[in-house]
Amino acid sequence: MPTVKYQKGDTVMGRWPGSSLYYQVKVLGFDSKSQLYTVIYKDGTELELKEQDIKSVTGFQTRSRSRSRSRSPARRRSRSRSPARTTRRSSSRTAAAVAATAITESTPSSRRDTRLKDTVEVRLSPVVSAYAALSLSDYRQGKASLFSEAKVEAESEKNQGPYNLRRRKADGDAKPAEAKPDQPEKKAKEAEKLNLTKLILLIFLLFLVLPTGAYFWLLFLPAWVLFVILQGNLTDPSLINAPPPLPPLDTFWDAQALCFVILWILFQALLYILPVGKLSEGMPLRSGVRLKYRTNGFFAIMVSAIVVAVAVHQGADLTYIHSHFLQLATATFIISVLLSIYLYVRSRYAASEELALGGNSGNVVYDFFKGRELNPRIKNFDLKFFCEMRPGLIGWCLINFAMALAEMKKHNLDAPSYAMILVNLFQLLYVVDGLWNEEAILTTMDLMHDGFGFMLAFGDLVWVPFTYTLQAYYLVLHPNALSLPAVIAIVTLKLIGFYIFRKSNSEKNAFRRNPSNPKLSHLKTIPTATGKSLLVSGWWGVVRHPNYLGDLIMALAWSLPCGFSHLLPWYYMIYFIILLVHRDSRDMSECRRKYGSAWDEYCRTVRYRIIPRVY
Ligand SMILES: NC(=O)C1=CN([C@@H]2O[C@H](COP(=O)(O)OP(=O)(O)OC[C@H]3O[C@@H](n4cnc5c(N)ncnc54)[C@H](OP(=O)(O)O)[C@@H]3O)[C@@H](O)[C@H]2O)C=CC1
Ligand SMILES: CC(C)CCC[C@@H](C)[C@H]1CC=C2C3=C(CC[C@@]21C)[C@@]1(C)CC[C@H](O)C(C)(C)[C@@H]1CC3
Repeated sequence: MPTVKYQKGDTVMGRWPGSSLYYQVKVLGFDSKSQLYTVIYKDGTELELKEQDIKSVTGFQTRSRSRSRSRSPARRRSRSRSPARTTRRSSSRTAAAVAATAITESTPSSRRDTRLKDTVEVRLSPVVSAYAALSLSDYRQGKASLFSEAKVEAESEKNQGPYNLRRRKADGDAKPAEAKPDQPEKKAKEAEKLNLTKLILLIFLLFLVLPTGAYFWLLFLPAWVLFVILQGNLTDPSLINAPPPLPPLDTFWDAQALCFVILWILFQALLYILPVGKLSEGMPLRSGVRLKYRTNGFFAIMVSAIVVAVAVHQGADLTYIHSHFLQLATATFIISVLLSIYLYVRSRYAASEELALGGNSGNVVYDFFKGRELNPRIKNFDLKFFCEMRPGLIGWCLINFAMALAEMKKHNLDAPSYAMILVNLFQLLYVVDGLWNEEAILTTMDLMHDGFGFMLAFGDLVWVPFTYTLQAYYLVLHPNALSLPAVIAIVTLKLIGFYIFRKSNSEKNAFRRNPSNPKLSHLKTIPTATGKSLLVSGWWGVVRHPNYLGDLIMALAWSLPCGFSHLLPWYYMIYFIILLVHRDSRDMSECRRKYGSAWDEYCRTVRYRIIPRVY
């Protein structure tokens, strides 16, 4: 019988995931099946740790004492209180103070985790000395508990400029965020509102999160794609009526459509592997490794556009895409299923540190759906990155263009309608922007945290090209005339959305890549125990997901050109609200788990999630 080394209630040192920092934690239990200990950190964060990530407290005592006597916490404190500090320095130093509450596994810097350097040391010059400045006994006496010191300092420094949580004037509130005492009734009302939202979310999440929900989604998602495609071909489509009768089975299949899809994917794969464009580094993995990605998406869409233009010039009839939409979708669906099976099988042989957190429930269907492996690669060919950024995304523009040609053919037009032009240009801008800033995708949730399984494979290859194109598909059979003022209003809305979306995504990406970036030095930040900081001003101080806000405004501008006669072209807007609300709540709990009380502080400072003063 294997013995359990640490018992419930034991106080031990637990490694913070992905770093070599150790914090004092209490053991809450041990799961013999997963061989993981559940531990709780001083700030209340619960995590599951492997035995090798846990050390006894005594082992640390001797090591840290020898390093700690050189400087007292008081000295460190006085040194750091220089009035000349800038915000960046201040937040860095505060982060250093937080980091100082942790103890590195090994003293010599040569043995220190290189990833830690990326996240803490490189940008926080005082960290190394701060490590040495704090003794374990100080730490254990609570003089510098995991988060409290950062908090005390934040509190004392409020209104002094550095690490100042005072809201900006532009936010319309000059009082410090935490200085506003909430009224009890207001609190009760808020709690009630929160409970209702939580209940609705819970019902929705039950389907998505429970292993049994995966069965539902596996059947529902392809059925939904089929449903909307069939609806789009009706004169009076409806999202709420009973589905139209299924066409005979053989109408789904077209060998030529399958060949076209395979050719398209191979063509995109070829462009992806060409040694053109930048090799970008992904975020550090749990092992500390940073994968490299060929970010030549803009090059890929340019070459694709030239090839398509030449093909059309040579007489290729792209309206085939409109007339064989169902068959092309079926062919792509088959490929996504085969790919998902391959991904699941190979994940069975993957090492545990290569697996995503969350896709390893042991339930085959659930794991197949969610995806197990974080970054499945064939040599340097990253399957998740490729599928997310290339065939489906560029295919989306190709299909939209084909729909514009189909509209002209169907209605004998010399040029596409205004509505069709707007939809095409708006979505083209969205895709081209995504590919131009391809590196930014490396700091998104899908790339950093999610496993690659059916959900994303199907999402990338089928869902994106065959449902995100519904507005253009709809307009072929359902033209909608637009007045010039309407065009101007819609274009303005799109540009506002795009500006918010791009600015906020770039701000976060630039900050994550280089927290000391001088261009961002005016932004206020909150340090967290992981060494990473959170932005609390700029776009990320307006709402907690400003990028979702911009994206939703753009989605509105995509549907408006189609008018209000039917719900079908509004499908994307409805779906997107659900998707982003769900992603936001998933991200909130993930960040709460990662950042503990620092995250709570962020949420107190930035109170709304996506829409200021509404949600
Ligand atoms: N068209 C479509 O179908 C879809 C589009 N999107 C778009 O893709 C983009 C990426 O979205 P998504 O990956 O969901 O989410 P985000 O790009 O918002 O990434 C969330 C992560 O950002 C980091 N973060 C959160 N708050 C802060 C902060 N205050 N300061 C610094 N870092 C912070 C956290 O990661 P950490 O701290 O670990 O770095 C968090 O996990 C968005 O613009 C979204 O609108 C998304 C889904 C679908
Ligand atoms: C099938 C499910 C119900 C949902 C699957 C979700 C996926 C389709 C989306 C998850 C995140 C995505 C992103 C983009 C496309 C849709 C998916 C894959 C994105 C590549 C679109 C272009 C943007 O500029 C972006 C910011 C790069 C997007 C990143 C997230």
